[in-house]
Amino acid sequence: MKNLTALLGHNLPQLDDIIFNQMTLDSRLVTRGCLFVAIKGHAVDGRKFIANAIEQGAAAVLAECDDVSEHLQVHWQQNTPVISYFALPEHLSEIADIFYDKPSQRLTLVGVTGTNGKTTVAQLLAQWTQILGKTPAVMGTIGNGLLGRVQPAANTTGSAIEVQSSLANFVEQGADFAAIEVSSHGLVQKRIEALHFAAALFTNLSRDHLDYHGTMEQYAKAKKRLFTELASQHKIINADDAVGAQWLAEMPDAVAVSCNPDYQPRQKSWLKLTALSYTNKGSNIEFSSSWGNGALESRLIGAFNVSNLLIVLATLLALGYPLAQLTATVSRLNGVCGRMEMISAENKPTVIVDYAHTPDALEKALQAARIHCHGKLWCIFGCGGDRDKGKRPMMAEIAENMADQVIVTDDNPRTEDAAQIFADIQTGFKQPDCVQMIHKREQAIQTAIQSADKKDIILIAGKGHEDYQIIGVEKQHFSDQETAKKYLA
Ligand SMILES: CC(=O)N[C@H]1[C@@H](OP(=O)(O)OP(=O)(O)OC[C@H]2O[C@@H](n3ccc(=O)[nH]c3=O)[C@H](O)[C@@H]2O)O[C@H](CO)[C@@H](O)[C@@H]1O[C@H](C)C(=O)N[C@@H](C)C(=O)N[C@H](CCC(=O)O)C(=O)O
Ligand SMILES: Nc1ncnc2c1ncn2[C@@H]1O[C@H](COP(=O)(O)OP(=O)(O)OP(=O)(O)O)[C@@H](O)[C@H]1O
Ligand SMILES: N[C@H](CCC[C@H](N)C(=O)O)C(=O)O
Ligand SMILES: [Mg+2]
Repeated sequence: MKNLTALLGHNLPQLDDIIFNQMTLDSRLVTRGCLFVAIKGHAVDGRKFIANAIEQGAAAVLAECDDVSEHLQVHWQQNTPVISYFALPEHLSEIADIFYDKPSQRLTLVGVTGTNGKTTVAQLLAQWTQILGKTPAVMGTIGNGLLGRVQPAANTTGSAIEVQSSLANFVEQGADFAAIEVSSHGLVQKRIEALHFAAALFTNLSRDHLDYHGTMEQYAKAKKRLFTELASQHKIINADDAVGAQWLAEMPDAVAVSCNPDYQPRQKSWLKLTALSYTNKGSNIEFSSSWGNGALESRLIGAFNVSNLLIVLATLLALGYPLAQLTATVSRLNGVCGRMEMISAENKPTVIVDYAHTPDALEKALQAARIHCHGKLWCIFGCGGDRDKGKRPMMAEIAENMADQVIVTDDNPRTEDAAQIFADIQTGFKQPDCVQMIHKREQAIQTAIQSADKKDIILIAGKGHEDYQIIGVEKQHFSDQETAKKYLA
């Protein structure tokens, strides 16, 4: 329970009696005693719903105003105070931080950003700290909650209120560690502005989301905010990434992580790969670092997961976990749901379900699959609707160059015409006649499994853990894993 004076750091004595039990951005979720926060959105103006929120029992409304002169003015609507707030979205994380009693300072919080690898890195951090006796929580694409008990969430990074309320909820459930995915949208929209990070991590930057950011420079700038404008004690950065290398040159205190044995660290803290060999089940890794040297036996597939794992290792070392404990427990880490997840059946091709939905991820996933492939490599992929269109032909080119057989299928068409998405993808193929185009995802998977040889690998890319397909605005049940198992049986 908080009143507005406490929340806004401004004396509003006429409102001292008004206390509330919850905050929400969505009028549809308002219950009695709630503070409704009305902001101008991208799609609709949330201030249109003030009257609805009051009818549903909102105790007060905090409404974004366009003019700084109106800041903190109060007017009454149906006996309910509506307080104007200038630049509200930017300050919402801070307001929610106070409302939820600064949850990010009541656990060890790690934020992970980058185009690819956020979910994987966040899950590995949580798994590893759990093995070492912590009670970790995660927030991201797979959902929010204590590790192993996550609830699905609409966004990778929730709203400023959701992030703070989820963290407070984790603390209440006993969490002492949280690994959260920080999306570029979340950074631009200031959804995580007031958090205190024990560590901020950067995996990599490659083509995605240009529908939203416009240029790669703007996209990089959005990600960089986590390291330059937000509070973090340790910064762990992938030195093999061109943007990461640039940032390291500007951030001498950051920890550099590299998979290049020739890497010459200039940072005080660093970790690099010194030797690597792939096994049937994963890889054997040797590393040196400013904390000492060691070897890791990893059950994760693909070179990119070596990079992910080393970033996780460097983070835990920076946070003070002893190297010997980490190397002794690493082999207990599991792969992440829907990320290079192998599904096999006797005398059948091997299926790998993966979440690659960017050109770089698709390239890395196909490279990884090729290492384990003794026959032909198949690639089934599509592209999401209402998202960056420029990546469509790029993914086609990569699939054509790197796989032996390609089937294009629907991902989440959302409100776009699936035939138009196919047409955009098709412009990237040199020999479109060699590619099968099958809209129905189930049929695409069935065709590949029934046509492939038992020595072949079929990479099903793009939807990973998703158990739905979004067609129009409808979400229908669909799972790549379930479908693959059905046709492998
Ligand atoms: C374009 C965009 O990013 N939109 C995000 C933004 O929405 P918005 O505030 O602009 O919302 P809006 O729909 O215009 O509505 C305005 C306000 O009216 C309110 N409203 C609306 C209807 C109603 O009846 N009553 C009501 O009160 C809404 O709750 C909202 O507060 O803020 C919301 C809360 O944080 C986000 O959920 C929402 O994400 C939308 C759903 C989305 O699709 N975003 C994608 C692009 C995204 O953010 N993706 C990233 C990265 C993915 C990745 O690479 O992993 C992510 O973090 O998920
Ligand atoms: N370090 C990496 N470099 C390149 N590709 C990667 C890396 N890690 C994972 N991938 C690829 O990207 C896919 C998505 O991985 P993951 O879910 O961990 O990333 P993410 O950043 O959370 O993605 P999203 O933005 O959708 O939440 C994986 O399935 C894999 O194909
Ligand atoms: N978080 C990513 C997920 C994309 C997953 C893919 N299946 C798609 O729908 O494009 C996004 O919203 O861009
Ligand atoms: Mg993710």
